[in-house]
Amino acid sequence: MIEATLCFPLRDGADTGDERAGSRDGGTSPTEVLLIEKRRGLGEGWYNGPGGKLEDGETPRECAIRETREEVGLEIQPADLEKAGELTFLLDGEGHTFCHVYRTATFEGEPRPSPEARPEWVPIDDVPYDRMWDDDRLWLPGVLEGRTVAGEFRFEGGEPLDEAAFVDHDLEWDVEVVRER
Ligand SMILES: COc1nc(N)nc2c1ncn2[C@H]1C[C@H](O)[C@@H](COP(=O)(O)OP(=O)(O)OP(=O)(O)O)O1
Repeated sequence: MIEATLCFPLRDGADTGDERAGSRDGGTSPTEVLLIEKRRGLGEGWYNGPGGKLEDGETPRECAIRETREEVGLEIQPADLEKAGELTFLLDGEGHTFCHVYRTATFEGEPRPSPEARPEWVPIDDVPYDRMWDDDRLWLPGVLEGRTVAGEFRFEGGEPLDEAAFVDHDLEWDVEVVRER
């Protein structure tokens, strides 16, 4: 099964001049999330969080930090990444991708586009779910509210996954997310 990550940087949209904008600990609720419009590969043309597949020897946390740096140019310290979920995607009854989901309100830098991704801050209450994977509308709202989630999502129709049909799912909220190395 492919092991991959997603990372959702958050900020207070009223605080856009600050490179380290937004903080749950500081009492400010984030109002915007950084999404990417994927420019190539799986999910091309759809919005998602920065992320991608783990490389050899890499931990999920290291992968989320590397992919966010490569795709949108933000620097995140490992301790500032909050694990928010673990998602299993099944295709035709077989495990296809296990995805570690993170969020962070603390980062350095300004998002910049890359060959893989065009970044865009979007209001948390106006996420473009009609231009995202079908499963996202089920779990991303809770993750953006600060909850944790474990989910299994079943697709059918063969490869590639982004052309298969989303069939059904199971979700558990406010779980301890443990698969860290
Ligand atoms: C099936 O539902 C999915 N929903 C969401 N929101 N995200 C998904 C789903 N399935 C896969 N993903 C994510 C997991 C990864 O973050 C990306 C796919 O990453 P990609 O295949 O592009 O991996 P990279 O390592 O960046 O690509 P290269 O091999 O081109 O370097 O989608």
